[in-house]
Amino acid sequence: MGVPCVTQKTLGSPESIFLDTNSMSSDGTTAISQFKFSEDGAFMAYGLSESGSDWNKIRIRNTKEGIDLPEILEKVKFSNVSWTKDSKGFFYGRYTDQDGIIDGSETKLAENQKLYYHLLGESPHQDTLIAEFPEHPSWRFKTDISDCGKYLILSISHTVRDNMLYYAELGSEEKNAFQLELKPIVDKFEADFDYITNEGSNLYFHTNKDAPNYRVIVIDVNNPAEGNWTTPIPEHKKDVLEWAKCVDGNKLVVCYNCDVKHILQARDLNTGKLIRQFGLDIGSINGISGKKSNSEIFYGFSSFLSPGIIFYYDFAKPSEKPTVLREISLNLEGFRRDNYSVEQVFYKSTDDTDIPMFIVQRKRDIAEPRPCLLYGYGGFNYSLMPSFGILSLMFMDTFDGVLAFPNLRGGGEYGMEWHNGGRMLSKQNVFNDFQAAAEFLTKNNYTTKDRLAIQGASNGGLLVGACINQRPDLFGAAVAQVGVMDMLRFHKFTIGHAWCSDYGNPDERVHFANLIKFSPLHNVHIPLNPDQEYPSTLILTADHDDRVSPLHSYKFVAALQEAVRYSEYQLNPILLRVYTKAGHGAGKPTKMRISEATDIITFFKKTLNVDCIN
Ligand SMILES: O=C(NCC(=O)N1CCC[C@H]1C(=O)O)OCc1ccccc1
Repeated sequence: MGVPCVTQKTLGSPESIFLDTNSMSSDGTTAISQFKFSEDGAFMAYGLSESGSDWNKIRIRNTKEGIDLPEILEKVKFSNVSWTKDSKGFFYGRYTDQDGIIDGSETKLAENQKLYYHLLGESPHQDTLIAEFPEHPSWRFKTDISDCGKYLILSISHTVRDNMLYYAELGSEEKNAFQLELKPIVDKFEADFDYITNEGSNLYFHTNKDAPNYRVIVIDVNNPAEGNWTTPIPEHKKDVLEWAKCVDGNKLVVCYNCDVKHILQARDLNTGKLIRQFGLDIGSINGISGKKSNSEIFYGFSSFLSPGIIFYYDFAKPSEKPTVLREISLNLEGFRRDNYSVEQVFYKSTDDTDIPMFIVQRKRDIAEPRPCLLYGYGGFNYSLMPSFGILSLMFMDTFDGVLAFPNLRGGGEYGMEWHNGGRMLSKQNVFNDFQAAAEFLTKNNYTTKDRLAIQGASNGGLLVGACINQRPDLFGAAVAQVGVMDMLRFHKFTIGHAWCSDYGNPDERVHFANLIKFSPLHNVHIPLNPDQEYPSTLILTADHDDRVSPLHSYKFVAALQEAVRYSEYQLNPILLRVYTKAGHGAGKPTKMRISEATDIITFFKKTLNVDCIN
């Protein structure tokens, strides 16, 4: 089931259910995909996703009455909600023209997103059209309302990186607030710009423009020329500035990624000067809550052996330390955190690049090869940070197993240089890094080939698919979840065209020639000797996955099974499982997550060389 939203009158008072999606579907497949409270807290706009689809239906809850307003905003996707400061309504994006099936089982591209303003209580058909770009059907929007309430900041993107920035001054009460004139701040797709806050006409952004490790800049909308920008927090030469959030009037809480560990600091908004460090263990910050108008912050921490802690800190009480507000306790029978070790190693990839990798396992007196789960992603500037996973714990607990998390190029662990090192024409580096990790683990006696399983999801599913084609001799088992397997056609389905920033556009000769070299679907082989036998392979997908359409997995498994059917050397099984009323992963109910983890662990039990200890 899904986790209900609860409310408390004060931090210490008892909780009561505020919104429980479990009551919205009998099987828990309706989930909250996003939510945003109005400035006065009287309303909460929230998105509902069904069967794991990216499609949202937006509803508005009256927080005092605990009931929803009558309107339901449909055909919403890849859109946030930005309330105007008068709490009368919000901006959001909608695919008005989308027709046919709209439940996540379709493969059709979503095109022509339009920006609307919704006035509470009105019918969605009355919503004011704010912006549309029919000449650019793949453009989509993210909006912010400035902290002062005066500006609408419109971020436009068409791939998963780089965005343009426009702004408009919001009309005052008496005028029709929505005869908006959008003016450019940045009118080229050349970098990422995320709004942080503003001081009058000076807008603060987190950006990688001329800063591969990111920095904080200030753009004066009255003079937005680049030569006039200032940089209160310059780029760090090694650590990556992941994000910045303005709190307590004149402070920025900033999060750095330092060798795949998060560092949390408070800095001065104007000078960038360090005010405070927030001590953290090896792990990652998975969320922060705070406002410029408030001195309190809440931040979430997670790590391999810590499912989740929420810390509370009040800048109005600087002498006090952050306190634990909530901790998910791992009350697993016999589980003790200090029975396990977390080590970070650096191994050489095929081109001698040093790749970091976390290795987690139960402390043991003698080092002997154990079942090992090697998990990777390697793309889209996404950093694989230390975080908690129930399947990982099950693997260690059931098989006395070892977990390995290499930070492959293509991710964001070392900023844009690391991302660029694993995308477009350099994408093969990601697969090389992953295969080198497997060789490191066997060479250093952590495991053996017949005990080694690889796992990846989505772009990580591509990783697994490419690696079992290229080096089937390295692995005992492979699990690819919701993978991108057809690299010549990925851009034709749902949101796939947005991934051209990592993969290249298959319609362009140079990228077609690169993609066909590692596209899983197009590089299946007939095993002609024992070394070419595919490892035991489990392909998982879901019927409402509209991020990565299940057709990728269907085609890949069909090609694999056809290729191996006449080979005397293919004794390992190659399986496909399609989950129903499920999607790419977000919003999956706990019951389904447990069921999928059980499928995977059972698959490993049957296919790996394991001597089960439980
Ligand atoms: O496609 C992605 N993100 C990338 C993504 O989900 N990928 C990229 C490859 C497959 C899949 C994955 O790895 O999860 O997000 C949707 C989106 C929203 C707004 C603007 C552009 C795109």
